[in-house]
Amino acid sequence: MINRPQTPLLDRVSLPSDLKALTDSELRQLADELRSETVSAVSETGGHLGAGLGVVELTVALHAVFDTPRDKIIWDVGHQCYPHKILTGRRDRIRSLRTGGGLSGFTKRTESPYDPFGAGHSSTSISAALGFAIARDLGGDPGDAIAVIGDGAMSAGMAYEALNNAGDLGKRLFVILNDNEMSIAPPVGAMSSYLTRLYTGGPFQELKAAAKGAVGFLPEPLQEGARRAKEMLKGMAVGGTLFEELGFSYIGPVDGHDMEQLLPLLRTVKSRATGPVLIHAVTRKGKGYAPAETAADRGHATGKFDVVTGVQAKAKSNAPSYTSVFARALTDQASRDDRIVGITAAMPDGTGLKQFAQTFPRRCFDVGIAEQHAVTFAAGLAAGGMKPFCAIYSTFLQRGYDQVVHDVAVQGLPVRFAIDRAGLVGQDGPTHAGAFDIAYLSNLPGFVVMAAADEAELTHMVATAAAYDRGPIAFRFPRGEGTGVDMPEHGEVLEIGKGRIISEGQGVAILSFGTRLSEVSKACESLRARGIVPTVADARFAKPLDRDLILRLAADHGALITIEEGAVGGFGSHVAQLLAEEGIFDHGLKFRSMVLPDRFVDHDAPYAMYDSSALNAAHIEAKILDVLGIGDLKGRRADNR
Ligand SMILES: Cc1ncc(C[n+]2csc(CCOP(=O)(O)OP(=O)(O)O)c2C)c(N)n1
Ligand SMILES: CC(=O)[C@@H](O)[C@H](O)COP(=O)(O)O
Ligand SMILES: [Mg+2]
Repeated sequence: MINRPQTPLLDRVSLPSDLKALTDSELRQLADELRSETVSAVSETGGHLGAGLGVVELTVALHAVFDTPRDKIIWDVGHQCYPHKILTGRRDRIRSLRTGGGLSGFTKRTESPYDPFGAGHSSTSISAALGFAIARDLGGDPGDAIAVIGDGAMSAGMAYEALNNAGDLGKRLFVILNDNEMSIAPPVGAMSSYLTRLYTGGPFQELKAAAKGAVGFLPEPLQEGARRAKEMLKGMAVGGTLFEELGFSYIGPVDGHDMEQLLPLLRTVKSRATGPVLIHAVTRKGKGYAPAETAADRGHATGKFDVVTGVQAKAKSNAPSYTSVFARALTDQASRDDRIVGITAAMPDGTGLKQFAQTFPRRCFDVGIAEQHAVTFAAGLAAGGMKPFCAIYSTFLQRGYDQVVHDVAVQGLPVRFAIDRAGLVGQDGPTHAGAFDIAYLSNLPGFVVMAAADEAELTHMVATAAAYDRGPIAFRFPRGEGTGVDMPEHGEVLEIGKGRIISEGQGVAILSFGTRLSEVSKACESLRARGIVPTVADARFAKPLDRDLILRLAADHGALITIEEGAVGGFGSHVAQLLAEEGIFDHGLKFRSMVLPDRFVDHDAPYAMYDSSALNAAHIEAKILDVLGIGDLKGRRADNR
């Protein structure tokens, strides 16, 4: 029997409107219950824990004061929204978070009217909130717009583009800066130091005290306290902060866990504000749950865990993760080449660069959540004679695409892109899928694009990228663990644009790009019993294509199938283009391309996501039989579109 927390007040709340009947001290108690419920739910599902725990009081206070969903709360990144989901009619499904068919781990418009804007990537909230505010003023949806953005997310250029625009337009808009002095890793950059100075410097300490005092004076009901509320706003909005200079009324810093500060402050700004207001709330990531609060990452993301001990259930691993293989290979290359440097955009753990930095601290740069800058910074480093490895998740590199084109590709600069989380990533779902990089890089003149079929291949690709100096080069690899192949001690430099034959067969050839190769092998193993022996090849390169290999496979087989963990427009499309241009289709070659479906694949276990995308062994088997004219196998459709 699972031990669930006692939540008498929370049990009375179905929707945020129920909060209106609660007194301030009941709201305080509700926050405590909401925190326990969040811990309990995440202990069963795993997920992003620390960020949600840090905004429990803010969540209750915002829903108590504002009129959601008419007023719109826009959570930046969305990873802190679990308490919000519990309060907004989704408590009954909260223990399905991030599982197949269950709630998304982020805000999602199709999930609830209380999620006015979807997220997953950071630093979009102020722009979106401004859009809502302007739409309202132009006669669109009524209501206030409130962006809640973290200090980490405030390192991205987009947040400043939005502040700049909002400050200039001067329309009523609320930004809550949730400053917990943490990103995923400890925050970096001058802006982070600046925010810290705002609440550790002398005058602001006094302001903090004043804020507390002012809260004490605020009478109930509010209209009777209008004069004092105005004074409070005036007194707290001390000029000279960057935000003030940009046109915002800056209020803070306030203790983001103190309901006695938050509630009157939000009531006051709600009733008085006419222009853009930024409230600087100081919080603690992981607040109120010791194992999260004391963890190095403040419980940013966790597996399932025991609530009492905080001990996480760890799945047994059979092979090293691709990320760790990349980090080891990069460190190995860097030990022999002091021009190699590593760049991460706020993901030192996720990309393995933390491991690299342990050996080469001066050659590793965490630039914060700033993918655009990371790419152009790498371009500058390359132009200056260094060998930059820009380690970015496929999904986050999307944000730096113009920089990839304009600053790297057009100038032919040898930036090495280590593209982690390629393909479907599991619980984070469509916002984090690495679906498009093959397509968006392979169309760029002069780019070399590789995909590792296993961890040994990844080691070779790191070596190849280190040795290649003629232009940009990218290699992609998935989230999770490798296949357990024997690992070379050092990577070998691969010949650019050359694939490899894995096994010779006849009739049909499968040309795989990336880690679907293991599923291809499983499919071929199963077909062997029926006397069908396809040729299997690993393309290694989507650009430049191995023309000789492709044309030979086409000439020697009646059918050719490509497979990749990417959207249409990538490897298979380039192969089709080559075959068409060479007139191969005129001679009757049957060609099929297995790619991700033309839809965003919902979160689930990665295997299930590939199943729904028709890219697992059974689908490959069915596709081969189909192309050979033998028909479906066990009712399994080759195409799950
Ligand atoms: C564009 C982009 N880059 C990187 C990430 C990965 N990421 C998710 S949350 C996070 C840290 C956010 O820190 P902060 O905004 O301070 O929120 P906190 O978790 O501290 O509440 C990062 C780097 C992302 N979601 N989007
Ligand atoms: C919210 C966010 O963007 C990150 O925390 C992301 O979920 C990390 O993904 P990985 O677990 O694949 O590193
Ligand atoms: Mg933070």
